[in-house]
Amino acid sequence: MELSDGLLLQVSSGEQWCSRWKHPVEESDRSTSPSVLRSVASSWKDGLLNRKRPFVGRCCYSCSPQSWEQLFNPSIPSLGLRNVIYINETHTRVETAILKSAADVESVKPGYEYKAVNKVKQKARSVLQEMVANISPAFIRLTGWVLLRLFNGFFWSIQIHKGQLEMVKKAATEQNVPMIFLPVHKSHIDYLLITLILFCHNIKAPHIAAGNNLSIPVLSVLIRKLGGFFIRRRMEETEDGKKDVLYRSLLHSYVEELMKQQQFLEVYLEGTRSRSGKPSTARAGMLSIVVDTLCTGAIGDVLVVPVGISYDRIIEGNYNSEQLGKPKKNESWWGIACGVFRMLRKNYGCVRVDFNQPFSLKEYLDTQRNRHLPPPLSLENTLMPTIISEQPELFEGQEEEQADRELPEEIYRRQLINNLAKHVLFTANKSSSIMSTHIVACLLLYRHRQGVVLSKLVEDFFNMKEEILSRDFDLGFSGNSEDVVMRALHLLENCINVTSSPSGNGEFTIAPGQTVPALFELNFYSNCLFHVFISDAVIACSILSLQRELKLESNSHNLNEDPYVFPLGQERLIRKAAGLAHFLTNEVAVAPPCQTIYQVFHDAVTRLIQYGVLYVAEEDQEELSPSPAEEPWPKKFSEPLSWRSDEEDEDSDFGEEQRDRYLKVSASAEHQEFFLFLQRLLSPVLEAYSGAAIFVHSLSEPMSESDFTQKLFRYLLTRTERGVAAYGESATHYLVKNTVKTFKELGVLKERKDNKVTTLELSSTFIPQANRNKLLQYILGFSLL
Ligand SMILES: CCCCCCCCCCCCCCCCCC(=O)SCCNC(=O)CCNC(=O)[C@H](O)C(C)(C)COP(=O)(O)OP(=O)(O)OC[C@H]1O[C@@H](n2cnc3c(N)ncnc32)[C@H](O)[C@@H]1OP(=O)(O)O
Ligand SMILES: O=P(O)(O)OC[C@H](O)CO
Repeated sequence: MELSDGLLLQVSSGEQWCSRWKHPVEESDRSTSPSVLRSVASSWKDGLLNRKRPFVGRCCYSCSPQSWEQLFNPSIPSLGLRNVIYINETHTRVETAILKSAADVESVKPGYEYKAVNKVKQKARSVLQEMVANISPAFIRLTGWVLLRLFNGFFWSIQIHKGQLEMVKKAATEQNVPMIFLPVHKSHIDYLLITLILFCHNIKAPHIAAGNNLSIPVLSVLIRKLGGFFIRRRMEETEDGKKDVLYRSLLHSYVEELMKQQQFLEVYLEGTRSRSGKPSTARAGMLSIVVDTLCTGAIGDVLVVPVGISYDRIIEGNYNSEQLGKPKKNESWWGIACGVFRMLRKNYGCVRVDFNQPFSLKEYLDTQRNRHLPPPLSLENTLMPTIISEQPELFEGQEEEQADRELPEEIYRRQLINNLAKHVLFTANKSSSIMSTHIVACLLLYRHRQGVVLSKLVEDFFNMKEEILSRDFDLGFSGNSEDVVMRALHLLENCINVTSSPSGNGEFTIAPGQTVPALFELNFYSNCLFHVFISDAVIACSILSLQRELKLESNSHNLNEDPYVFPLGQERLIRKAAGLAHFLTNEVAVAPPCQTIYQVFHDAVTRLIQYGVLYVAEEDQEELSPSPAEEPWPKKFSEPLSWRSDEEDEDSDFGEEQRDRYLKVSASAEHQEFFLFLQRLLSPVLEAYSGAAIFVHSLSEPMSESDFTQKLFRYLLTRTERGVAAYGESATHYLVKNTVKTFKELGVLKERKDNKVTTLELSSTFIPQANRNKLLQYILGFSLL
């Protein structure tokens, strides 16, 4: 069986690292206690044998029920994994259709009836020349041959699920429609892998929208032959800053033409590699072209395939230089050469690529038409009344009006496409497997920040892996947890500290490195599983905030009083969590646009009750009515990251009885530990945002956005460097940028654009210091700090 073959290979290739860690030459007399590890490991085996792996990547039943039925059959999940590295070259076959299509692509004629001027035509030709792909299957095959050999050298395995590929292949061969692959973007290796995997499975190579930063001499020719076509990463590139109508229409025509010829497309919605480990916000311009092409009837349908990609370790290693505020280096041959050299010197562990079930875009759009699409709500309108509670009525009437009103056509279209992009990215991220390095980094940062002995780390690794599987996320590794942890530690070796245990029992103690780059790097890998626990983490932090509020409301002056004694109204708790989820909108999506936020947090509370972390306290219900400040629940939370849908209101699952229940936090040490872990997961983010809330106090006069961002970054980094920050990773540059974005959307900062320079100043609401304090208190309320 291929899976077991793959496992054998991984375990054997990892063994050298395990033995190095277990028996380092210089410390052979202080080896770990194998008896401890053996006893832990043997108890896992039962779990491993019993646990069925989830099959990830089904499309959304709610948005595309017909697609959900199609292409899938019950035998698909059992097809198991395959290591791409070991695919025999004879499995590939030249797609003759690609040659023909590529030749046709060359002759695309742009439609510029309205600008029938020779000069413009000439310009159009040169733009097109710079843009278009020129696929050469022979060259792809040659590159594939080279890549397989290279990848064999620096990856332990490249895993794909055969069932997922089966569905994609069936769609590619049986349904005569174009397909669009929409992957998450983690590394420059992403697009190499996807073309390689598709080509190896006899699925035609996609045309890939490549940022024109990659258009460097010679490389651009190669990229075109491999399927890349170049797009501007920002549409506006005319000198006067106006819309470049010619460029837009050329791009539109080119993409439309590709789809008419039933070519496959690949678009990286984030438009950049993730610098945080979490998906970046989706940009919908390319997707809007696809949707328009379908809506104008130029094509009958498009199949959409979200793709998840996970690396044990990205080839780029880390983005520390950029996270430390240095500008990104432009792409160059020198950079590529250094990258290849780096690759050849190191092993990068395992990679997993998850192709989701293709779904019909037409079906998706039809389903949305039958749903009420609420207007886009600004963070300012949603959250300001909660933060500055004195003025709730300022926004409420406005909101009610807006939610019911029919959207103007253009706003409706934008909202529809934005939701599609968010949905796809959410799905692609959800299907991305969790790797061993992600778990180890997360455990070290948020469970054992002071260090942990190896046997305990292995035990916790096992528990977390089981927890992840039980939440229907898949893992990108298999085998004995002890070996897997050893390999992960090896891959993370430059950001961890290993010392022999002070207790002198021969065990090693592993701790996260305390340098700024080490913390940043671990944070990147840990963030790759942020989404697995996010709803529980938001609930855990909201409980903290609510407990503090209740304590104030009860006028308790006993500071030593256990904050967990107060029963919490479930409704009020979920409202709090909804607020925090909105506040963190630039950090993480807790739900796809088709799901209600109420459902997500209700599920999280139910899960925590099942775990015993929360329990239902029946008593005192009458006395603890929700705080008047939060009543009535305004319609503003209803959608899109919505509170509760109409259907749910009618659904008996969410009856009054459940809504009004009161909860308490378990006092058991084990539960408290898990609870603390959840709160710590969000701590770096909350520390960055509270740091920014403190920093805005110093904004006495307008400042350019870049200066403000830079100063805020320096402020947070100094806190980290001086050891003032509880979580040094709170100073990562991506968090700084997100806080500025959030504060603008929240209406804390007002922006003005003068001559292409964006200036920031405090909004009138936040000029009074009291309101800035309220913002800070709001954030700190959720925080452990
Ligand atoms: C065996 C084989 C082995 C061999 C294998 C080898 C294979 C190797 C292949 C080689 C490939 C090499 C390189 C590939 C690299 C891929 C990764 C990248 O480059 S990633 C980087 C490249 N990829 C990407 O960046 C893709 C993602 N980015 C995008 O799609 C961006 O939108 C953009 C880049 C197109 C423009 O960005 P921007 O200037 O910020 O503008 P906006 O977005 O704000 O809007 C622009 C306009 O779009 C419209 N519109 C927008 N939203 C909506 C909406 N919701 N509703 C409706 N319409 C919407 C609207 O018209 C709007 O204009 P306006 O009316 O507002 O004036
Ligand atoms: O992550 P970036 O911003 O360097 O962009 C990566 C893309 O693959 C190139 O356009």
